[in-house]
Amino acid sequence: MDYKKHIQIVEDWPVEGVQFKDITPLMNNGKAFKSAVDEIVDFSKQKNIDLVVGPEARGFIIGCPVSYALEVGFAPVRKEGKLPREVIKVDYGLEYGKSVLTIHQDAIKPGQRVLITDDLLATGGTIEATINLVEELGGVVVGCAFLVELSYLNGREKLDGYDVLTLMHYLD
Ligand SMILES: O=P(O)(O)OC[C@H]1O[C@H](OP(=O)(O)OP(=O)(O)O)[C@H](O)[C@@H]1O
Ligand SMILES: Nc1ncnc2[nH]cnc12
Repeated sequence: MDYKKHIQIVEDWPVEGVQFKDITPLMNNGKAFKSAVDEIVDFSKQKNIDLVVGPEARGFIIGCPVSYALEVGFAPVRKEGKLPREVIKVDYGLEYGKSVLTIHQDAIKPGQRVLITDDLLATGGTIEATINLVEELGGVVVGCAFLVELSYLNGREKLDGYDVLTLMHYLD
């Protein structure tokens, strides 16, 4: 499917010089959204996944339907101060800022096979931080899946050795 026709490009948001790739029109189209989720499910099926993990907020949008289809659980990675129980945390940078991500310390059992989902790979800061949290809890990252990859920001370099799926690439 030509997913790119459902992505809206917004100039200079949230800061000047950033070209925001908005996935909400894709989510708004039932056929396109289902097809994108199905592709991630197909990528994941042979991997014996135990758990899907996704970072707030757009990682939830992709991760929850995938976990439902795979009949496995979903664990949220959230920005600091949002999860109610004991967490581990990591500082990270992304295309337009810095933040802290957290996960409940009991969200993953050592040895569990984890798929990480997000809407978009930009600098790779968010996915790198999410991988760090999963691995610190003893999870095994067996795949990372995104709708969009901004290749010009070289986030892939942070994913060396991991099995990565992206449905759309932007070269500039
Ligand atoms: O590869 P990176 O440079 O880290 O950028 C990608 C991340 O940025 C966006 O999340 P954001 O933190 O803006 O939060 P949101 O999902 O709550 O909008 C996006 O959903 C990815 O998680
Ligand atoms: N350029 C971008 N567009 C949409 N989401 C993003 N997250 C990080 N960079 C982004």
